[in-house]
Amino acid sequence: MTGFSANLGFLWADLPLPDAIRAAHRAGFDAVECHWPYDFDPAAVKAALDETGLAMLGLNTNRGKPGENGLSALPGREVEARAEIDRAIAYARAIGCGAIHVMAGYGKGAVADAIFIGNLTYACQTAPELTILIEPLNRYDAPGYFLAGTAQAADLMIKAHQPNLRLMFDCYHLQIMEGDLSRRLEKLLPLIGHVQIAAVPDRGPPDHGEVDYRHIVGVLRDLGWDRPLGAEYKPSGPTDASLGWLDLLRAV
Ligand SMILES: O=C(O)[C@@H](O)C(=O)CO
Ligand SMILES: [Mg+2]
Repeated sequence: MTGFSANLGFLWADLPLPDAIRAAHRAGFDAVECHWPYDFDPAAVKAALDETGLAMLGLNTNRGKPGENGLSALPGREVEARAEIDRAIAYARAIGCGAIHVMAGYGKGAVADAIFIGNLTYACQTAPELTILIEPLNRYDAPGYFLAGTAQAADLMIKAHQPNLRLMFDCYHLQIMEGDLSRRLEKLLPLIGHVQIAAVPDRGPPDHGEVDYRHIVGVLRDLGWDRPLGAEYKPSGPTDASLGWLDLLRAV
């Protein structure tokens, strides 16, 4: 049966992270993931993970100054970018989290490409035991974000050539940018480190909109994908009232 990971950047985002972990456990999630946990004491987060038995699958590098969306593809910001990578690695190690999404920021062109590859290589080699993720974001939510498609991500991965560098396949962003999700999942499977889901286009629970996630869950299962899918959607009210999709997708 397919498992699901609650993305606590969006689900139970009103609660302190340790309590959000407990809420995800009560709701029956199989794992959790987050965006930016840094305001919370890693010991308290680890205690909640240990208490519930849930794994924290991933966290993000910090985004930088207000209005920025990551630093790792930005010329002249390498020192800060690597400090944020170091901070993410230390936090991930402290709580036993397995993956870090290194956020690129609003760069472009060959210079950004080379800088991003350098910073990704740094992250991969500094923490060879962790998976380092890169995630294409859609042009509506993040106009100008450096990484905007799977071909670009695959090209970066070939150039960086690091065994622990993987693609975050966020079905929400990639349906908007590229579509053809079933064939794309099949083709990119060896590159994928984590899969996320949300309704398109409203980023609500994955039970409506233009993607039928019953089909996508079946495709992933048939491909042999056995890791929890990240529920990274924005509930329109209390998270506990938004979870009807969980039984629907578990039944696939
Ligand atoms: O899809 C997203 O927005 C997230 O996965 C993320 O990490 C960047 O904000
Ligand atoms: Mg995502």
